[in-house]
Amino acid sequence: MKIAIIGAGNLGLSIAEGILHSGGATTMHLTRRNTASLSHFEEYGNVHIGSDNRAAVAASDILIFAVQPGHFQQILESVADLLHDNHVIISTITGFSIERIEQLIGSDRYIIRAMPNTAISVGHSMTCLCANTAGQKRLELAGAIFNRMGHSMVIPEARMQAATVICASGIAFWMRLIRATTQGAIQLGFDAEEAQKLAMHTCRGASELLIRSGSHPEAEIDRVTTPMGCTIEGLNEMEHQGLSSSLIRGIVSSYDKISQIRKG
Ligand SMILES: NC(=O)C1=CN([C@@H]2O[C@H](COP(=O)(O)OP(=O)(O)OC[C@H]3O[C@@H](n4cnc5c(N)ncnc54)[C@H](O)[C@@H]3O)[C@@H](O)[C@H]2O)C=CC1
Ligand SMILES: O=C(O)[C@@H]1CCC=N1
Repeated sequence: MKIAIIGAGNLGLSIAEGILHSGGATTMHLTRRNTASLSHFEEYGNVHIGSDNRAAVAASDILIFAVQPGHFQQILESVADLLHDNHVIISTITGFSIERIEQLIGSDRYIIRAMPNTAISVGHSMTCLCANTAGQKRLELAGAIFNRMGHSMVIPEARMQAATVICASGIAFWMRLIRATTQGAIQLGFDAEEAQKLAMHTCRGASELLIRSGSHPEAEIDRVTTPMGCTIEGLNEMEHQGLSSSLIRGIVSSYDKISQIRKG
């Protein structure tokens, strides 16, 4: 596969790292405005770095756009004449609808919207996908690409904003929970490095338990909470302080903000 990543910033570079580690491309073109910080990618023989989007598009079959929403239209317009029937156009741009993309490059193109997260760099992204009518034929291919770097789920486009909050912003939310747990562990006597290790591996364990067993979180909680024990004491205090409620309210605020950005 010949892949171009147009906009090698936070997300674009995470995708590039994920593709490299999963061995998923024969050649990769990475573009951004200032390429100085990308020089370490040059050690991979099949990675080309530059600022020329047109050259990257012309040399690739799969085009992944990861630029800021305000730049996307101009960039798409600048490469539109190079697009051919086999190009698969994958946009990670928040709030930029398939309808708008079709208006810029035509509805006969394979257009896919993808919402990955930065854990794609280590092969553990949860990526949501949707496509235009033509792009339905390439959803399987897109799923195969993203499944090499985690998990993917095809959803209706109307859910893409919600997916952005849960999966993309979700990385920040989980990081803050891990950080808070780390601070608690330090207060209980662990040094900072030990505390973070305890927090992040326990987080991974909780997640793996659900993934592998398919069980409900409350069933796993029941297995840990000894009657009159320390777990239920801590859990109930967290709920008195609004743990679940604050998470749900934060998620809804984040969603409201995306809706405002889109309207703006
Ligand atoms: N950061 C994240 O976790 C996620 C971001 N997204 C979406 O992905 C997009 C990119 O987000 P970030 O990576 O955070 O932004 P970023 O600002 O880190 O990266 C954007 C990159 O595009 C480059 N760029 C700007 N103009 C360009 C041009 N004309 N040609 C080529 N490259 C150009 C910039 O130099 C920059 O490196 C946004 O639309 C965002 O909504 C989606 C999911 C997760
Ligand atoms: O914070 C944001 O608006 C973007 C979208 C998802 C991750 N970063």
